[in-house]
Amino acid sequence: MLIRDAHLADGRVRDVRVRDGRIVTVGRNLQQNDSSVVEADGNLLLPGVVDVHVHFREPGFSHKETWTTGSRCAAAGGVTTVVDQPNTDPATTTGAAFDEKAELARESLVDYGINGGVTPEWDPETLFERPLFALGEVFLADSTGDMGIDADLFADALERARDAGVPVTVHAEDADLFSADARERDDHDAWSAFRTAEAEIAAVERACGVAEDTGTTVHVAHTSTPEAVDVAAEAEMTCEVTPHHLFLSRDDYDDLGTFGRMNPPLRSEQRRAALFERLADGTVDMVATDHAPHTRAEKDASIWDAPSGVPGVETSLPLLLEAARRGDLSYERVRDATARNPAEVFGLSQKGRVAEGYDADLVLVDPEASQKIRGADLHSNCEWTPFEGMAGVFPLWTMVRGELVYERTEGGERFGEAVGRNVRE
Ligand SMILES: NC(=O)N[C@@H](CC(=O)O)C(=O)O
Ligand SMILES: [Zn+2]
Ligand SMILES: [Zn+2]
Repeated sequence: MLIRDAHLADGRVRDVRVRDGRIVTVGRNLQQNDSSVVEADGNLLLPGVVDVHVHFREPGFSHKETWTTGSRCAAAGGVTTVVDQPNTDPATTTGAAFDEKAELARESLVDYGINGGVTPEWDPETLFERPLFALGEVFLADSTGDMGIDADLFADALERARDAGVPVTVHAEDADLFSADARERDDHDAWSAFRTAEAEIAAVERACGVAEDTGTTVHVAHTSTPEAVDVAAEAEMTCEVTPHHLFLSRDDYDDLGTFGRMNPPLRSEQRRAALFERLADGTVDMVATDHAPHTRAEKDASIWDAPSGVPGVETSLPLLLEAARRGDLSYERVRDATARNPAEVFGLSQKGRVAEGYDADLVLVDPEASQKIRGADLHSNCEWTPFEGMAGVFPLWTMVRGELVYERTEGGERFGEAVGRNVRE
């Protein structure tokens, strides 16, 4: 296959030849001896997004999402690799639970990793025998699934992961620093007042410290404050930020209500802007979505009863491309934060670049084709988005190892087959 006349993120215009699922040549005016030619027409060709943080909810919560619906969201959003988190039912804390999830993941349209979780009941022996993507997210405080663990178990888990050569990702919040005063309130912003910025910053400091003492590193999931990003960078650990912490703030509770509840919570507009700055200047290693769907009926509760989490895997690249279109972020930063860096940090040597020898995980976009995000147009089982009405630049098509998994057509759109594979196998 020859993809002709593609604009790359660095401004070069190139043809890309794909054979057996791999990029074999990136060059100019390549000879057309290929069985099929895809005209890129000068549109922007990016490496498919590697999203190291999604919750596709199977087994256990298929009314919220399934591997089919979740991976359709991914494909339609330009995401070609996803990493699923362990707070399913059963939680992915044993070899048997991993196997059960691995069977379901075969329905995925996009490539995937499966993380292992840590609880007092976990079985590290059988878990580490499996092709884990990483250990994590290791919950240092309770979130959806109530998998929060204590300091001793965390240190033990870090040592075992280090010895097994498996990366670790952490959900860093310290419940001892949550605000008791905020519990007295019942407005929506109370959630942000309760799970304080200090609770995150202190937990990131502690997690990095334990990692240093253990002679290893951690990757900090969903850092929501600029301070936490700086702590991780200073300690030479890596971190990810989510689209909701980049594009939404406490000012949005008026519109979002309990649908804006997630962990860690939305922060002040000032912190949001500072977090975005750190993405633009490269201090933030990567964007990951923490795609955490819950149904409308579940979210439609009091701020203390609604479940935490928002969907995001389908709208992440579109929101970032819109920011790039407006000049708030370079296309190279979008490329690096969504694909190159996550692939490098997690050792996916075949992923994350439009270059010879890499998997043909590719996404084509018309960078000027900005449109309004509508929950009704998205593909999650949860049927809503916290980004309703905001602008996004959506893919024209998405390819996984040379196979079209998503394509916009004249009348609508078309999905491909469940070609996804475990990236650690
Ligand atoms: N982020 C959230 O608010 N919720 C996540 C769990 C998590 O990532 O903490 C979920 O699984 O619902
Ligand atoms: Zn989390
Ligand atoms: Zn999560």
